[in-house]
Amino acid sequence: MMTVSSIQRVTVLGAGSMGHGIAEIAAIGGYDVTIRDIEDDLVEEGYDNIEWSVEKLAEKGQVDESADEILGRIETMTDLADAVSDADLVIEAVPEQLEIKEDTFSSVDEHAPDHAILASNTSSLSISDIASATDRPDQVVGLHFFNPPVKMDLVEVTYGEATSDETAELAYEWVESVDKTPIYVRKDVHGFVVNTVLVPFMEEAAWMLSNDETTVQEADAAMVYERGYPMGPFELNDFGGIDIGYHFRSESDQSVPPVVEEKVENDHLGKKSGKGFYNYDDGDGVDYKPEDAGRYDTLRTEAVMINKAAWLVGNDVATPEEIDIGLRLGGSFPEGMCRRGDRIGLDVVLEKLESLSAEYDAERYKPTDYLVELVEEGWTGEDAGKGFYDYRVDPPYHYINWDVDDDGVLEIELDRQERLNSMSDDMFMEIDRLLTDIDTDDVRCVVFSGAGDKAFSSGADITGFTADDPAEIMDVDEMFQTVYEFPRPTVAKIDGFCLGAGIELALACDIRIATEGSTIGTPETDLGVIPGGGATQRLLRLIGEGRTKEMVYRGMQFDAVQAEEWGIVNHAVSDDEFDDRAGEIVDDLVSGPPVALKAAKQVIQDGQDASLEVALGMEKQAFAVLATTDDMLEGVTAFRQNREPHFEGE
Ligand SMILES: C/C=C/C(=O)SCCNC(=O)CCNC(=O)[C@H](O)C(C)(C)COP(=O)(O)OP(=O)(O)OC[C@H]1O[C@@H](n2cnc3c(N)ncnc32)[C@H](O)[C@@H]1OP(=O)(O)O
Repeated sequence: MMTVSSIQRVTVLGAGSMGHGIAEIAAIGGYDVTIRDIEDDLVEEGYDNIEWSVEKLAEKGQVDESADEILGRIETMTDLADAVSDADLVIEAVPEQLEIKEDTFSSVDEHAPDHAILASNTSSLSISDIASATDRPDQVVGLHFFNPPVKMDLVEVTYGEATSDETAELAYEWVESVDKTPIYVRKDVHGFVVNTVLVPFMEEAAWMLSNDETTVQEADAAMVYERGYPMGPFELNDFGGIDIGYHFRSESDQSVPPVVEEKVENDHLGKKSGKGFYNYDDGDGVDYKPEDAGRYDTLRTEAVMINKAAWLVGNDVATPEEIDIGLRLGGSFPEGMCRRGDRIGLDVVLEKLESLSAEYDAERYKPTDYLVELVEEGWTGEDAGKGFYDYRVDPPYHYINWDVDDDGVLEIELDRQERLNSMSDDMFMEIDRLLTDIDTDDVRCVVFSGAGDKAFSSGADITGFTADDPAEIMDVDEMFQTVYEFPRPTVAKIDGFCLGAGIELALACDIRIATEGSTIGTPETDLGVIPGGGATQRLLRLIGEGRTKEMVYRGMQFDAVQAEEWGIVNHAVSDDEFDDRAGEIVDDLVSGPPVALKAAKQVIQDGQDASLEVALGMEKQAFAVLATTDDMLEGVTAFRQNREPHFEGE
């Protein structure tokens, strides 16, 4: 049986923007790569693009090897038979036309080794159709990368009708091995997971525009400023190309909104053609403003998207987790539609769909069986305890990963990589919930870090600012206080951007260690606000009034070396030393006397806001209590016996 470690050579067919991006990822991931296109100049252009990109990544220290080492693993070819002759994995990224793909797969099947897995990067064609051009349909799978592959983290691993579990699992593991996030698409549905839900985001707005129920600016402003999406539906359509969505619809015989049809007929395809829903060449381009929001029916679009998500779950195409990860990573959505549905209330969503169905005779408003079933059973979302997700026992954590090891180290990783681990309301709540619910007896030390290699956290999620109620934005303070008061030592392990709420979380921790190149700062004044998670006060106590004022007023950002000089971080260390130095700190904390450390934390924190006399009294009292503990006895005995103490926290 083939395992991921038996994959040595990856051949990528097609050196266009997807193909060369995939080849680059594979080479960075340590694989020998052949990239093939039909003509020398195409394949050379693809290689040049890889070279440029890999050199940039190497310059920025974002790859572990030198550019030469990575590029040394790539060879270019035009002969298809040669290119696949020793491949273990072939990834096809040729033009999106079924005939071309079928021809390609048929030739690959003939020339590739019998064991080779054949993958297609198609975004809209059927994997089963493509696989049927081969004599090994069980070894054919979809690997749908997003554009640009080097930047986008998501890959959809799609089953064709005949794809074996072994093939899909291998493809999934291979994606993980190149540091991307795979999700399974268990059935070969048109649009897979992400586009099934994402396309209605644009399409519903286009239907409304066709019916004169919105303007372009109203729709875009509402979805961005009220609902927190990174782009408005028309902005996104222009950005991706209006013809793409058009073909997506017409390929599956679905009706296309008249405004989209009209744009395609007039060759107004969006940004790439200079004109689409906005005018780029002769106009201002994207020109919506916050005040344009307010009249667009945002629930109508979201209800259709949530209905699609329910269809995917109900038909066993994907789980709610996979759908939500897909939309966050593939669509840069602030949260997945299953989670959003659970927050809106699935009864509200169903009611909306039913009223739309009554008003318009359109299939897309017909509630899916799964959505109806959930509502009928009373599982209407978070408030009901269950919806797409079950919140009753061990509610899910979507934005943090955590684990307590045998030594009692609670690692909490902020994980919203697609937005540089910026903190959404949910992330704030999850940290708060975890630290409140966890049994502190199981924990000796807490370590916060950020997922990925770019950020600890870039701050609170700015896209939520205009959508949230101001009172809710202020609520973030509770989480910082929970962290600050947690009765065990806390460490912020900072690698990359640590801004706004990111540094506020770190300031709520007891100790901060950062890589030298990390960026530390309080940019809130650039957004017209001030720090809201404690930075004005915690910095004041840490670095004094003058520096705090300068930092806050000027919205300063600087590297960790300066942050160390100013006393904001305890240690700024090189990348190579980072893990070891952090490990040393954590080792000391977990082996320290828990009761004494708890007392020290309390006395230091409470004492700083008391008079010296009162604070010294607190210290004296704590010392006296600690002098009666078993841990003190153990410490003294270990000293006498010249051995390391083993504190039990008694
Ligand atoms: C109470 C607390 C208040 C606060 O914390 S206020 C927030 C304070 N923080 C900030 O103002 C920092 C905002 N972010 C930035 O300035 C930049 O990012 C960086 C300088 C940190 C990095 O720039 P680059 O390397 O060019 O990355 P990128 O393309 O800007 O970011 C990647 C994706 O992450 C999203 N993102 C980054 N930070 C935030 C954030 N704080 N809130 C929401 N989204 C954020 C971006 O938009 C983008 O997303 P896409 O790929 O969809 O374009």
